[in-house]
Amino acid sequence: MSSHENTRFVEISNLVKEYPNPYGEDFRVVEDFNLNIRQGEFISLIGHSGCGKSTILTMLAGLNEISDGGIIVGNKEIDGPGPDRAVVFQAPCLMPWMTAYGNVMLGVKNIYPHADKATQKQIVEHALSVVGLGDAMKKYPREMSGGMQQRVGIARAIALQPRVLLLDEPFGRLDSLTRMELQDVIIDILAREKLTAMIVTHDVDEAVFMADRCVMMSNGPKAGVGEIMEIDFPRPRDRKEVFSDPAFFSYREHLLAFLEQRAHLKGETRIHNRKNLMGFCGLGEKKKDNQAHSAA
Ligand SMILES: Nc1ncnc2c1ncn2[C@@H]1O[C@H](COP(=O)(O)OP(=O)(O)OP(=O)(O)O)[C@@H](O)[C@H]1O
Repeated sequence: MSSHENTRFVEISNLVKEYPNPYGEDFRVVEDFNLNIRQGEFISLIGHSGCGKSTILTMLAGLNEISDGGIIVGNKEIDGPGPDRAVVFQAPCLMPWMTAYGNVMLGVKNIYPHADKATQKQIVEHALSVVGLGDAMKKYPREMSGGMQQRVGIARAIALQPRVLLLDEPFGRLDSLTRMELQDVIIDILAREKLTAMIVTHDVDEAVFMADRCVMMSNGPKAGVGEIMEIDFPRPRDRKEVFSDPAFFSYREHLLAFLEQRAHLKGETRIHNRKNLMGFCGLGEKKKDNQAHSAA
């Protein structure tokens, strides 16, 4: 692969999305959204509610029609969904009458119908083991917690052996402990499989901890890339080390300031509850203050 392909594995160019409004007119939600993603890079996409984050992700998945502009993945312009891209949504939407194994196998049979049965079985078992469900393959969704069900959703996505993993608020419904566990699962998978990934999140801690670059979207309508922040922590990332690094708090503060400034532009005087944007690590403002004191 050439270095050009490597640095621009995903090329999103002048992307536009228009949805029809109730009067039948086109309403331009996203305009001139431009982003190049390196192979193996992890992007977090953050911005105010309704700015168009899921719209970008679903267009990249090929599940949402592109109004104008284009997206190239691995040198090929996308024109719909494909096995090179897999998505994990907030709700895994499992088939209730199928076991974890059956749910993952469903996707594998669909994408690799010509693979022999032994290979399909191996792919499914490997994907379920990677997400920590090696001993729960025969469980039905009703026998699994929300976190376990989302693990099945992640296994279903990686079993397709995609090159790009797209995550649309995948941990939004989970408690903070499960959220942390699954963040680590995803980070391990991406490192092992060398996948390129994008996560849509409202959680600034998650956006900083997981990503190599955080893309902040401007407010809609006609939302685009507002700002891009490089997150310079080494990989593999150690949770304790990252959260005790003063740089973590600078990144987080930068993101919060961007969101607060945009809230102001939206006509809101302030973000109603800053803590709603700070996620799972439970550090909140207090820890930041401690950090500031110890640095002083
Ligand atoms: N199918 C649709 N038809 C019409 N309008 C839509 C459709 N899907 C999304 N929209 C509108 O497009 C805008 C962007 O929606 P989108 O879900 O992409 O935003 P978001 O940033 O992901 O929001 P949130 O953070 O709340 O999930 C919103 O105003 C939404 O109401």
